[in-house]
Amino acid sequence: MFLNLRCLSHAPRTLPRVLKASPASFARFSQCIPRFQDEKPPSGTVTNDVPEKEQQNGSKSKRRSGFVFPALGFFALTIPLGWYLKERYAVDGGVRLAGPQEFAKYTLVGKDPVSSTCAIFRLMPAGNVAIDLDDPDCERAITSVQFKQPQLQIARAYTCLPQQQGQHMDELRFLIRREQKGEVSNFLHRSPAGAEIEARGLHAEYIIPKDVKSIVFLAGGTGIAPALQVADILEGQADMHILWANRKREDCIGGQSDTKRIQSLSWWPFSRSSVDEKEANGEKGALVSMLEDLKKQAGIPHARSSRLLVDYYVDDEGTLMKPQDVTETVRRISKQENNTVPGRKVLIVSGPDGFVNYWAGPKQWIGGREVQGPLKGVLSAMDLDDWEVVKL
Ligand SMILES: Cc1cc2nc3c(=O)[nH]c(=O)nc-3n(C[C@H](O)[C@H](O)[C@H](O)COP(=O)(O)OP(=O)(O)OC[C@H]3O[C@@H](n4cnc5c(N)ncnc54)[C@H](O)[C@@H]3O)c2cc1C
Repeated sequence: MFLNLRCLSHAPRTLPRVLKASPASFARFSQCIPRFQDEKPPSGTVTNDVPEKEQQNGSKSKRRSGFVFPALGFFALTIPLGWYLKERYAVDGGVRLAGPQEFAKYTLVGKDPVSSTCAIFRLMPAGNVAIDLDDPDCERAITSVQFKQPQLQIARAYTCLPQQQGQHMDELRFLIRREQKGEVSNFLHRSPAGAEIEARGLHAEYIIPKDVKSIVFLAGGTGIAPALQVADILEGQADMHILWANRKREDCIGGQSDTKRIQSLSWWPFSRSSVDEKEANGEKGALVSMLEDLKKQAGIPHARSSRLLVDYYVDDEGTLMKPQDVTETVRRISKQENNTVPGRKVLIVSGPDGFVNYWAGPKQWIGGREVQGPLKGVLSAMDLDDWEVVKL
């Protein structure tokens, strides 16, 4: 996506234009040198009109000029050339790719509100150093980027949203919730458009196995971001079913479940809000629209069906995601799939710590690294057969 250092191969194509002019310029300046030398009287010669002392002084000043003019010529040539090269590589994508541990400067180009606590952040490289989005190690990976809070010098990870149509190839997008008293999330939400933010990455959180045939994704709140990435990578090459839980409808306006007939309480007239109005008008939230697009992308041509299904759960509507929902989803996929087709079945749990802990138990820190830890929580009591569980 970004031009890497190989893009300096532009140089031979562009440099000759500048250097073509150089021999002529050099010739012009080199012509100056013999002329001054020719005019220089032989040492000790006395002319008729000028006394010898003056002659010597004149000779000295001419020698000085003979040095000054080529030097001026040299600077006249190299300064524009340097400026040209600097402009050339800064403007035309001469981007140096930062290593995953090096912070690169980004400009916050936009913040699109999703709900009262969440927004989609859009960032573009601020200079000519950028994150390597084409890192081959991240090709099938759920990736994140860390943002720095400069006053406290702390960094937090945020999952990249998949590229959408019309999005600039260098632009990064993230779904970020403002946490109460959260240092980095509040710093980001307070930052105005145009602010400079330091970011480093990409970091691979999980690599989707090449031989995966089914994925069930339990997403809580912003945990939907990695689910969007997985759906984008799979493009319908495996069955995927996302169960997405939110506290409030404002985070998933217009989201209609594919397999559940969920009874919500939003018909209650006194609870009608601007969100209900939007629902009634058929409006769709940004993330719901992204999921719809991904469903189309995962559709089987001519079959009018998609290999990506989504069910929505909203706490405020009394539609909590229950263990039974997970059991039914896993059983349905196991029943419909062709058992002769080899492949792995993966159940991914992603969201705030409380969500992951409830379903799969906490991750563990061993030797300074965060690892999966044993399967605990609600999923540990279920009969998951040959499903692998992954905590994000
Ligand atoms: C791989 C990965 C990917 C992630 N992706 C996303 C993503 O896409 N979107 C997203 O929004 N988040 C994501 N997160 C979570 C994110 O990294 C941060 O953890 C989150 O934004 C909170 O960070 P913070 O600095 O704002 O909060 P912190 O300062 O770390 O505080 C965390 C919580 O502690 C509590 N707290 C802090 N200080 C106090 C206090 N003084 N009194 C009481 N309570 C307090 C608050 O409730 C706060 O919510 C991801 C995390 C990981 C590990």
